[in-house]
Amino acid sequence: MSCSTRPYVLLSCATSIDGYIDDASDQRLMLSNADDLDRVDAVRASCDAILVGAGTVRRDDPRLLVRSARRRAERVACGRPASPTKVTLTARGDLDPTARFFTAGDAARLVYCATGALEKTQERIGRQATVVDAGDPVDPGWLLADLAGRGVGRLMVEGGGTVHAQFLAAGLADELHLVVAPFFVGDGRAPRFVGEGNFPWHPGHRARLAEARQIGDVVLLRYALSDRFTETGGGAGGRSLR
Ligand SMILES: NC(=O)C1=CN([C@@H]2O[C@H](COP(=O)(O)OP(=O)(O)OC[C@H]3O[C@@H](n4cnc5c(N)ncnc54)[C@H](OP(=O)(O)O)[C@@H]3O)[C@@H](O)[C@H]2O)C=CC1
Ligand SMILES: Nc1c(N[C@@H]2O[C@H](COP(=O)(O)O)[C@@H](O)[C@H]2O)[nH]c(=O)[nH]c1=O
Repeated sequence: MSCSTRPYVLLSCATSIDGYIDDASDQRLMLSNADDLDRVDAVRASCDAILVGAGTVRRDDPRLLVRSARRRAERVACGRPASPTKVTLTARGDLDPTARFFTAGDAARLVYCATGALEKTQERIGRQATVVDAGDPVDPGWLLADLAGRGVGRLMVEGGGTVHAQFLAAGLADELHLVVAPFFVGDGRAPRFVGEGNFPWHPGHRARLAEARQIGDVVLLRYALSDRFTETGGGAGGRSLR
């Protein structure tokens, strides 16, 4: 697929020092601090759509809205919806219609669903979201082309690890924001940033570190993963470390 047929893709993730993106408890683990969450909000506000995997919808019950009233108003003043389109993908279709993904805010919602679970998913959440028949299995490249066809030029992928790994392994990411929080999780049952995979960046092909920034007690590492990378787009705040 040529680059122009897919959106600009920015992956965003926060990890512990030992590489975990959550713990094994029932509660969502906050790794970012307040200033970093505000930076993430600015990045959200700059995008046309935000994608998370169905695992994150089930586990975190995220709203995926632009939190700042000022940023929402600025988007509306530019003729855009107050918050980006919410996007998820599922093979099983086991999604709860009362999840905040479907109920919070009035952003458009898209569910890319494997053909095998399409009927069940249409029945369950067809009133709250547009359910797209995405084939079996769902190919992230196809999904991106479909999003481009719906006018999405800039996509933020907010996890979880399974989804991040697929976009990275397929070379379908232009920018990575990795925030490192100053603690360890140390629990092998907890999810990591990404699992095993055949990634385009390895010891013989290193990614370019475009920025390192201290934001209070966390560090933001911005990696340029393709030649489409744009220097502006990391959100504001913090202190550059170079
Ligand atoms: N610290 C951070 O920045 C973040 C942390 N997280 C954490 O990540 C964890 C969740 O990660 P993880 O469990 O990996 O889940 P994901 O959010 O990556 O979702 C995985 C699910 O997405 C669906 N899916 C993924 N790829 C495909 C495909 N190609 N075709 C069809 N469906 C697909 C499947 O859904 P289905 O099962 O329905 O078939 C799969 O089980 C949570 O603990 C959450 O807290 C999440 C985001 C950010
Ligand atoms: N825990 C964590 C993140 N988690 C991400 O934020 C989502 C929650 O969004 P919302 O419900 O809109 O606040 C959640 O589903 C996951 O994608 N993000 C970060 O920048 N830092 C963090 O420490």
